[in-house]
Amino acid sequence: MSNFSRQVRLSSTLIRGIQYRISRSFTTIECHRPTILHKKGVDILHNPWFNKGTAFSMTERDRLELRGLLPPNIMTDEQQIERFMTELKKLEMNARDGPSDTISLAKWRILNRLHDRNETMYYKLLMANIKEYAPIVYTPTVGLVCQKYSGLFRRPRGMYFSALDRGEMMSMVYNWPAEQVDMIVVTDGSRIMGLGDLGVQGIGIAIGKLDLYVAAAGINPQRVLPIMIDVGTNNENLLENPLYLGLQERRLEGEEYLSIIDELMEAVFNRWPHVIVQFEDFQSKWASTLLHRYRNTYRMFNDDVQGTAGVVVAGLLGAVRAQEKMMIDFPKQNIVVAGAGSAGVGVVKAARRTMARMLGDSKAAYDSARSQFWVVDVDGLITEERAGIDNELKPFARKINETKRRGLREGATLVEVVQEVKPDVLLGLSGVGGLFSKEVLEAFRGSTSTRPAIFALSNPTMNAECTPEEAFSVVGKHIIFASGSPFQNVDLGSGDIGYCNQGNNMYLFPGIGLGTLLSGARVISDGMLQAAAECLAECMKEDEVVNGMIYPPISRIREITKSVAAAVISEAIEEDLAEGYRGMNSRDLQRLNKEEILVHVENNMSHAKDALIKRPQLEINKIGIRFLGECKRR
Ligand SMILES: NC(=O)c1ccc[n+]([C@@H]2O[C@H](COP(=O)([O-])OP(=O)(O)OC[C@H]3O[C@@H](n4cnc5c(N)ncnc54)[C@H](O)[C@@H]3O)[C@@H](O)[C@H]2O)c1
Ligand SMILES: O=C(O)C[C@H](O)C(=O)O
Ligand SMILES: [Mg+2]
Repeated sequence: MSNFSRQVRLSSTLIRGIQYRISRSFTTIECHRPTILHKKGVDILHNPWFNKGTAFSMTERDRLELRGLLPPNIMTDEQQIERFMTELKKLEMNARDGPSDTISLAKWRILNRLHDRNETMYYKLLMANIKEYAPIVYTPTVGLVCQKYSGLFRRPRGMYFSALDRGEMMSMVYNWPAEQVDMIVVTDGSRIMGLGDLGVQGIGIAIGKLDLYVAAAGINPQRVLPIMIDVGTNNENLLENPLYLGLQERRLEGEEYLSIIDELMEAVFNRWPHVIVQFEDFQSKWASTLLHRYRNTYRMFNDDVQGTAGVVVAGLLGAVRAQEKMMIDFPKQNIVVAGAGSAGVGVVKAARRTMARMLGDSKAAYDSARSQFWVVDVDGLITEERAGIDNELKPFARKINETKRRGLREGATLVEVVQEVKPDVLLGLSGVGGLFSKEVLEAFRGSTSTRPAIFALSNPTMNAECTPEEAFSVVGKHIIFASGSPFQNVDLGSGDIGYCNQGNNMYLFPGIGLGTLLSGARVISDGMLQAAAECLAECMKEDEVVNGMIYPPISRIREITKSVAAAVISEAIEEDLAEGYRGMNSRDLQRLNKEEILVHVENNMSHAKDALIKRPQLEINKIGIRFLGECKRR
């Protein structure tokens, strides 16, 4: 064995588990192969993946021909972050009297520039300060970013497929530099949060979701891919704006639309057979069609339909516990849902299924569970009289005799329904800011529950159905409150605090993705999604729930994601779907007990974390010069 090979072996053993880059490709965590760096000098400084800025040591500066290209004072990662945060805080102080949107956007710009020049530092900062920066890189600021994207655009991130690329996608996917991609988030920009059709500008939401995959699930940032599928827009402002970056034509419809999405799915799974595709913010008319079209063939899920459903079911179970009732009492809860789009329908279906399972899973159980829901959309209460009702909503349309008996009717207003039903839960997924008006909240005061729950889940902040202040002040101190976007807790006086939960699908999608990836399941079953939701519900401790906390604080998102991923894997094994991945085949997985599955998940999360945080240093410090030398010889 040559000295060189021996050295490679030694380095590989020493830094087992750390991912290396080979040539220009990115390899999997389990192959402990060394990296060959083809870059040096300014090329390294201009590559966000390798760049460590002022943190390059003197030896590295010599080896990588960086000497003289950086200021002489060498910083640790921590000092770099401190310097960055000090500047960010100064900006906050100086702008504190300005509009909060302006400050958030300024922060987003600064973070985005960091992302563009030093990925390691960007993700390290995000992981260590998730509570502070998630509202900037994710909800709610990401909504604003999408709205202003054509003006904010500086550097592309992710891939863009458009109607102009028909017939080309199979080869286009090879333009992406990563050999392996674990997670794709794709959107067509047709319903970005509650902001409507934002066309190509919706790519921001895919980027924000994938930032959480890295920060919360430890997915390697080199293996995530945001995708925008631009099939036009029906947003008049964008169609007329000369600076708009997307296709300025009306959205494709029908078979034309479907054939483009089909082509994209075929292309990405052809190149990356292990990838998981998360569909995000598709308008409801396509969300459920696409889910049914692909879910039995591809490893995919729809976050707004399935992720949201799981998070809401977990929150509803939490609300039952907060009433100091048993979980088994869940099927007795009366729930008024405002919003019957992709999210609302996903929620009522999953909540009904959960109730029915508690009641014995029979047809009678499903029938009985159905009657707990009162669904109101833009046209009011949905009953059997509703014309053209969607098949998925049909079971939730109230029967005529039921509505008559209660003095209600097809199209009854939300206030009328709340007044009559006196529900335990009032749940908003309407996208309409302020929908839970004073009148609606006053009607909800009539709830028969000891702890009525309000879920104002529409995003971003301005689209929330009500604020926590409004909810606590009108309905009372005793309520449970959750919103999709983050709000501050409310000071209720006399030392009482109104806790504001963030009910957002961010508590599930990273764990669903990670668990599916590590299980190697070919599809994502209802059982895997149910296991994820139940796991999230179980993450809340009794004393937390009694204090009105039904969702964990975002600072716990990594730990929650680990448990959710483990629950997803266990269920995949149980259902015989787990084919294994990353050095674990299906038989290896089957041998693991619950504790070992958790360790397996944790190891993979921290591999990615180590890869992210230590990788450039290890590669460059320990083996960089040899491999650079090797490159030179070629
Ligand atoms: N918190 C979360 O994790 C989460 C997850 C998914 C979606 N959401 C939010 O939920 C909202 C809706 O998403 P979607 O995908 O279901 O949208 P959608 O467009 O598919 O559905 C909106 C629904 O709201 C109904 N609606 C509109 N105006 C109404 C009114 N005045 N009264 C009652 N209902 C009304 C519509 O008829 C439709 O049924 C968005 O704001 C989105 O940001 C939040
Ligand atoms: O984006 C979010 O914060 C949650 C959800 O996916 C939404 O569409 O609002
Ligand atoms: Mg969404």
